[in-house]
Amino acid sequence: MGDRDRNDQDRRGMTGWWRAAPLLGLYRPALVAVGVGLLFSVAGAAAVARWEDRVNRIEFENAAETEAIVMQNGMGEYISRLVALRTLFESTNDEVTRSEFETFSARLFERHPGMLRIAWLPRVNRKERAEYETAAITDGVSGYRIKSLQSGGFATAPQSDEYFPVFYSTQPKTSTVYGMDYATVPERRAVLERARDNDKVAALRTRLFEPREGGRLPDVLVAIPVYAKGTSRETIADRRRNLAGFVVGIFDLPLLIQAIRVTTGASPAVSMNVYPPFTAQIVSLEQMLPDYSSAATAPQSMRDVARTLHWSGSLKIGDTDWQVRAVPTAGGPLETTYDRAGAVLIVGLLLTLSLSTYLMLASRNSRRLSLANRRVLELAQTDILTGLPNRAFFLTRLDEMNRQLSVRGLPFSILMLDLDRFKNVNDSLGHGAGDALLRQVAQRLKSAVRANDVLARLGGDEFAVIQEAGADQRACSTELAARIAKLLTEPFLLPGHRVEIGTSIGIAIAPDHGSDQEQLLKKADLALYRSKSAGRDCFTIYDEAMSAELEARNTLEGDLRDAIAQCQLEVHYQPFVDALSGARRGFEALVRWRHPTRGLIPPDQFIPLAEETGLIVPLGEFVLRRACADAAGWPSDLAVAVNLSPIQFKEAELFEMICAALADSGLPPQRLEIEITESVLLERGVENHAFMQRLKQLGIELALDDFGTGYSSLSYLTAFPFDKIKIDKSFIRNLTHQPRSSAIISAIVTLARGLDMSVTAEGVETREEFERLKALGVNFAQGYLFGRPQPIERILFDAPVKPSRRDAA
Ligand SMILES: Nc1nc2c(ncn2[C@@H]2O[C@@H]3COP(=O)(O)O[C@H]4[C@@H](O)[C@H](n5cnc6c(=O)[nH]c(N)nc65)O[C@@H]4COP(=O)(O)O[C@H]3[C@H]2O)c(=O)[nH]1
Repeated sequence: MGDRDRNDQDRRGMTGWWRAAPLLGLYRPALVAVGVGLLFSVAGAAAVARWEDRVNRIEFENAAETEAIVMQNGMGEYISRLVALRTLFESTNDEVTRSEFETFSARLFERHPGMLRIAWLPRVNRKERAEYETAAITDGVSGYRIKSLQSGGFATAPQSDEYFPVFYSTQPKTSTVYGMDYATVPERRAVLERARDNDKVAALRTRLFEPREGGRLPDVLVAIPVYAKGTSRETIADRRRNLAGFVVGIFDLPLLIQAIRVTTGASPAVSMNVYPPFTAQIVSLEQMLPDYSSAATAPQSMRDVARTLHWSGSLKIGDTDWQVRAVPTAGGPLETTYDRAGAVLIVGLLLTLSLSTYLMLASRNSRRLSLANRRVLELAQTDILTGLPNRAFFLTRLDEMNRQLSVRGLPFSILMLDLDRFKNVNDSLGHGAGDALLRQVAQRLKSAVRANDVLARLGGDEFAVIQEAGADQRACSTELAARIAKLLTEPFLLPGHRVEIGTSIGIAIAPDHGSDQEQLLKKADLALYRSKSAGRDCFTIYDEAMSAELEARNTLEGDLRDAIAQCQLEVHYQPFVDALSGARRGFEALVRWRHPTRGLIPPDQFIPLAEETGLIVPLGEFVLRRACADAAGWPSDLAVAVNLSPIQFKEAELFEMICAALADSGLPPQRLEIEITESVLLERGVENHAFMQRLKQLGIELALDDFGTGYSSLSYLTAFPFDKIKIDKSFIRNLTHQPRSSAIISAIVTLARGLDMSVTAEGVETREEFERLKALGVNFAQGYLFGRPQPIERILFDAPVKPSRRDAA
């Protein structure tokens, strides 16, 4: 499909294609905005969530670490109390008495609620056993004896090399714990030995043999070795040899940690969980439940903790490490809630929603606007009457064709059409009929052109066609022009009327005749002008001679202007005679142009130009004034006939000008005849009728000139107040050969008589013609037989008119 085709289709389809356009396309910007907005919102929210995670994790880990340090410090505080007791034992020269122990220990309990019991386990050898038992009883511990723990109960300890019995204790003296030998419980013995050999605080997760009321597991047993004052503890052997006993403390671990946290104002945002130290007995993390948990809702098993965000550390108690796991407290400030990420997501979604709504509305508005624009464009490029493209569209397409020509070298033609006789239809049948005719013309033209040709109405009765490239552009365009001309000569049926018109066509071919809009239009117009002046109903292809003609015409126009200004115009007079008597009755004034180089130019060669250019107005005034002035000097029985152009009739000042010419010359109005052609009557009928009545009232005679050449509608004769009919010379020419001409003239004469008008025969050249005309009853005769138009100086007013063959020759 050619560009032109497409364009034409575009133009024709301007009201339809968009309806089929999918909404998806219309709302694409909004959908893109939704997509991009969602993407950015989610990505932004995810980024913020990650950032929140990171920040929370850092804050949480800092808090957890701080908590762990605080716990460790608290635990150190507890241990340091026991170490102080050891110092007491190692520093005194004498034995620490029970009451001293009790006093010192009581102080240790102050502000240390996690401390359950403290005991002193002296190293007792076999020989000292009885001595110790007696001393304890003496101190008030009734029935004190060194006991061993066997199958869940106490029994008197069997003989052994050494014992580590509970000798002093913070328990009431009635407690069964007194005398219990720790060395008889394997795990406790192991703790004691570790403490002894390493000279370190050793610890053990343990269970009390005498649980306190409501007591909870687990408890922690801490053993601190006490060596004899002043003895060496360098080597394990030294330590074993010099061991004096153990200071033992039992802690309630949960209570202890809780107390530390309360006194230090621990952060509730972190849940601390303390798990027992790893031992060989622990097989799975699942089974590992916390010894201490700061929040009831915290995950219990280590596996649960490991699965979530947590911090890992340890709590050192003596030589054992309890596992510390911290998690953010559920619902606490350190639990990642993704508030900011949520806010970012919501704001992003809201912005996306707003933006997409805005874009949707904007798209809809712009669609409406574009539809309105298209409609405006469509209207701006369409001729409302015929529905064809108008001048604007035609010119645009012409430009495009010229561009294509320069790019692709495709030739094309433009055909300018001007309807012949359309004006008559418009004037005689009214504008409604004219419009209907134009519509029918448009339909016929459409049927004559191809789909890819551009057919436009340029205005009035002017149409134009751009014909796309053919094999032989010249042949194609003449073939189209002939087709169009034939189509338009066929009669048109209008309501109540059958109308026959035709068309004149001018053709210009690109690139032969030019390749720009102005040139091509000008040349097609010139060719059209030629068609019109060649008698219409034909077509002409531009040739260079036309431009030369135009040039000459332009020159002529300039010259004519000068001629009017420089009085190069002359008025010649041709007599007309009374047919019966042969007496001269007057003269017709006929203008001539005495050109300085071209000589005398007849009116046929410049009157049409003067009419086109409006120069006819001053020219006509000149002729009228001169004719009146000349005629005023003639014998009083001679009239002067002056031609008035239809263009002059449109002049508002015409009546005043005629009056002024008469007044200035002194010529009586009765001696002035005004000759007008039928074309004057075709338009402005009412105004012209009134104008003619005014002239008649002055006494001026009115003659209908060139009768028979135009429409010769007899209705004009009755409708307008003519005094005279002048039969055109073309009828006279045929008079002697064609009986039909005689019949027509006879009919005109009869009609004129009936309407009380006289008849003048123009162009009488021979005596035969004259005789025939006389016989037919014409009143006046004019023609070379009676004299050619001549300057006034050459007219002999005294001499009688002698018809002569020489004149006519
Ligand atoms: N072959 C032939 N021709 C004859 C004969 N007798 C007269 N003629 C010519 O016929 C024309 C008659 O004038 P028209 O029909 O008014 O036709 C006039 C008239 O329509 C127009 N015209 C002349 N002068 C004026 C003027 O001053 N104003 C206007 N508006 N038109 C004028 O120019 C037309 C031509 O004028 P002219 O060339 O002077 O031509 C004159 C005249 O010379 C004859 O026996 N044989």
